[in-house]
Amino acid sequence: MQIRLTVLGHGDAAAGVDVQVAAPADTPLAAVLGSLAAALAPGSATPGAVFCEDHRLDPRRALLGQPPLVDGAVLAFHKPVESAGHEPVPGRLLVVAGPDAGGVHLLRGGVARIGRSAEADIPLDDPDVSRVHCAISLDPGGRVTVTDLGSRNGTLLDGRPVTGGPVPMPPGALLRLGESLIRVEVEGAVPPPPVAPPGVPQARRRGLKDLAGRRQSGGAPAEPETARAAAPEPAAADARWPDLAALLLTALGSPRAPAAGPRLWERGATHQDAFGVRLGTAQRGAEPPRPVTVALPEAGSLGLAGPRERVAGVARAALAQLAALHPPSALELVVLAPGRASEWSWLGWLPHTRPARGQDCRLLLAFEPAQATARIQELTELAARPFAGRRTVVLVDGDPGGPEARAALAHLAITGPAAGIHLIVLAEAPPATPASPTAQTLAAARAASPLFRACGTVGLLTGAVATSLRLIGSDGAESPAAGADAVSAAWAERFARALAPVTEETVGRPAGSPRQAAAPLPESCRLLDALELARVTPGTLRERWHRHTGLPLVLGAGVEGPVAVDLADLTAPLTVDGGPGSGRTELLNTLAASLASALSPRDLSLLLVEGAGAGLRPSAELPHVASYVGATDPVRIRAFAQALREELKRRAALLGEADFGRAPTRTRRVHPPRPAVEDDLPPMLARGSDPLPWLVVLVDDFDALLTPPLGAPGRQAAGSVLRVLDAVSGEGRRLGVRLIVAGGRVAAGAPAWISLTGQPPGRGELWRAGATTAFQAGRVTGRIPRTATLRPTVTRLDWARAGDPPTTRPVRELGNGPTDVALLASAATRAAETDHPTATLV
Ligand SMILES: Nc1ncnc2c1ncn2[C@@H]1O[C@H](COP(=O)(O)OP(=O)(O)OP(=O)(O)O)[C@@H](O)[C@H]1O
Repeated sequence: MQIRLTVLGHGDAAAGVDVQVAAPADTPLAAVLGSLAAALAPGSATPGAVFCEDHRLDPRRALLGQPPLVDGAVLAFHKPVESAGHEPVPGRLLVVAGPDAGGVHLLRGGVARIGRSAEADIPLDDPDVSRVHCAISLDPGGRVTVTDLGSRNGTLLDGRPVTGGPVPMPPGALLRLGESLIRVEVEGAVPPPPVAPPGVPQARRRGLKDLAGRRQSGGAPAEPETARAAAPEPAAADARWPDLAALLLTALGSPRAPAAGPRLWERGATHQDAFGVRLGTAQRGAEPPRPVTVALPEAGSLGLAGPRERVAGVARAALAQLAALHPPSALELVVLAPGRASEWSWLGWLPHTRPARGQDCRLLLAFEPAQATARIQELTELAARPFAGRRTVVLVDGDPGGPEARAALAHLAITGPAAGIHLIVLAEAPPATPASPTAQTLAAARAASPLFRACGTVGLLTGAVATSLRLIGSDGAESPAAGADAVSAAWAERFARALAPVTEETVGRPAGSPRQAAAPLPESCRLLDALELARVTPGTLRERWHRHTGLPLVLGAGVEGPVAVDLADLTAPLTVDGGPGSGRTELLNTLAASLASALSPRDLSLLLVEGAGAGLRPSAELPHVASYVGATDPVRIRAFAQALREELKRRAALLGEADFGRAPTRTRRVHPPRPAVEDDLPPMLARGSDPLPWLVVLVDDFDALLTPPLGAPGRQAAGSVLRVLDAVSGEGRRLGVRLIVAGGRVAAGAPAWISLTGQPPGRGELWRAGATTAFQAGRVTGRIPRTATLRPTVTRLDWARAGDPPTTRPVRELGNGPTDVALLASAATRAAETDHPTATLV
C-alpha cells in the first residue's frame, strides 16, 4: 500500500513536506512516525502529539491507509490545523462566483466582516471589494442581515443596493460585492424550492458558432449561449452548472468524510453537459446572474489569456470543475508546465493525473522538458487512434521545450480534439480595457503562445483589474464581458487533496461512462497485497472472519483495484478456462486462500480434488481443508465421492424445504448436530465446523478426471466422482455447496466464468453478466523474500520528478521467504485455535 501525506511541523518546518509512505496495509502510524519526523527535519525527535487536521491521533491505533490516514491527508505535529469544516455550525457563507470563488466559511453566529484586508473575518481577494466591505450578522434565531460598512463600490442584495442599517437577507438571496457573489446558508432555513436540472436537449449546446450566426443575421447582441439556454430558470442553470463552493463541498463529502458529495463524478461521456466548463457569471441589469460556459468538445481547445496570477486562477477553477464532475474513467488530465511545479503540483493529488494507459511515468505531469517530450509523445500516439470515449484535457502553461516539442504540440492542438484530446492553453497578456481593446490582448496572447491560434474558443480577461472575461470564437464572434470565476492556489490544493483517496468503486460509476480501454494491469500481483493482508496475523484474520458476508473470491488486481466475485451469488459452477501453463492451478490455490482469509473454518469447509498432479497441495495446509484427494488414488476418490453424496443428503435432511441461502451462520445453529462421519471416509467438514458451513469443492485438471488416460489407476473410480460433482452443480446452490472447476469446458449459459490468457501467467478476464473485467491473478505459492514487502518506507515527494518513469523495485521471486499460502495457513491455524463464537443468537 502506498499513500501520500503532508506533514506539518512548527517553526522552520511549518511549511511542511509531502511524503510517500509505502507499508503493508494496516501498519500503525507509530511504525513510521520517526521517519516522518526525520523527513520534516533531519534529526528531529518523534513528536509527542500528532493531529490529522484538528483530530488528535493515537499513533498506535491510527492505521496507514485507513481514514483519516488516507492519500492526501495532512498530519500536523504538536498542534492541530484548521478544521475541515464538518462540525455542525448554524450557518455557512459560500462565495459562489468571482475572482476568489469557491470559499466556504463557517458562520458560528454573531457578526462576520467581509473585506479585502487581513482585518476582515472573511477575507476576499477581489480588487473591487473594499478593505472592510460589509458585515453579515447571524442571530440565534437564524435570521441573517447585511450591513454595508461604507464600501467604495457598494453592496447589492439581489440587485438592490444595501444602504442604511442592517438589511434582512432572505434564504437563497445573492449578495454582490465587487465581482464576487455570496450566498448564506442557515441551518434549518428553507431556500426557495430548487429547480431540478432540466432535461435540456443536446441540440442546445453552448458554442460560439451559434453566437456568430445570430450576430450575422442581425439578431440581438451576442451573449453566451448557455445563459440563453437557461434564461427562464436561473436556479436550473445553477443546478446544471454547480458553482465552485458547491464543488468544494462535493469534494469534501468524499468517502474520507462521507457526508455529502452526490454530484461527484456525475458526468460520464454521454452526459448532456459532459466536458462543459463554467468560466464565469454574466448579469444584465437586475436579472439574476447566469453561468457562462464553454463546451470543450465543440471548442476543441481553449485558450485563456490575461495577467499571470488572474489567468492561473481561472484555469485552476476550470480544471477543478472538470475533475469534480467527471470520473477518471471519462477524463484524463495531463499537465505540460516546465519549470512550474510549485504552481501546478496540486493537480498531482487528483486521481485523473494517474497514468491509466500504460504511460511510463508516476503521474501525467511534465515540469521539465524531458517529461514534456514524453507526455507529448504519448498524446501524439493517442491522437493517432480512433476516439475511444475517454477524453484527455491537457493544461499547457509555458514553453514545452525545443522546436520539435512545439511543433508536435501545435499539431496536437489541431488533430487532438477529434481523438478527444483538448488543450487548455494559458498565455500571459495585459487585460483588455477601453484603452487596450480585445484585439490587442489577443495579439499579445498569440505572440506569447502560438498555440492560441489553434484554440476554437479563447477567454480574454478584461477590465482594469482583470476580473472579467470575454469569450471569442474561432470566427471572431465575441461575447459580452462576464465576471470571471477563479480560485486561489490554496483552494485548489485543498480541493484536490479531498479527491486523492476517492476511487470510482467508492463513488459509483455514472451512467454512460466508458470503461478504461487499455488496461495497465500489473505484471504480477501478490494475493495478500490485493487482500490488504500483507501482514497476515491470527488477529487480523479473526477480525475479518467475524465480519464476513457471502463467499468473496478475490481473483487478483484489476485496473481499478482488486477484482472479486461473490461465489455465494453464482447459480452454476465457476469454471476456470485457459491453456496449459496459463496459471489455472495457481488461481485455484489463490481462490482457496482468498476464501480462507474471509471465512473461518467454522463457517467454511474446502474440499480439494486433483484430476492430475499435486498442484493444490500448498492449499491443503489451510485449516479449512477437510479433504484433499487425487484422482489417481481409486480407493480414496471413491470414498470421497460417497462422503460427498452423504453430505448432500444430510444437508437436504437438515434444511428440509428451507434454502441454505445467505442466512447468517449463527442462526443455523438450531439444527441438530451432524451425525458422526464414518471413520473410513474422508471428512466433509473441517474440524470445529458448524453443522452447516459453506462447502466449496475445488477441482483442478478436471479434463483428466473426465477422460482419464487409458491405464490410469483412478480410471475405474472417476465415474463416481463425476456423478457426485454433477449432483453438486444441480443441488449445491440450495444446500450451501459450491463448485469451482479448472480445466473443464464452460457450460452454456453459465452466469460467470474465468478465462486465463496466460500472457503473462495469471493474466485473465472475469466474465460476468455480459461484462468482462481484466485482471492479473494473485500469486500465493511464489516464494517472496519477507523484506520485500514488510518494511515501511517514507520518501520525500519531489513533485518536479513526478512525471519521470517510476523506479521499479521488482519483487524477487524464488527468495528465501515462505510462500504466502503457507503464511496464511499458519496464521489461520492459530486463529482457528483461538476463534470461539462470540455469541449464540438463538
Ligand atoms: N498469478 C501468477 N502470477 C505469476 N506467475 C504465475 C501465476 N500463475 C501461474 N504462474 C506461473 O506459471 C506457471 C504455470 O502455472 P500453473 O501451473 O498454475 O498453470 P496451469 O494452467 O495449471 O498449467 P498446467 O495445467 O499446464 O500445469 C507456474 O509455475 C507459475 O510460475
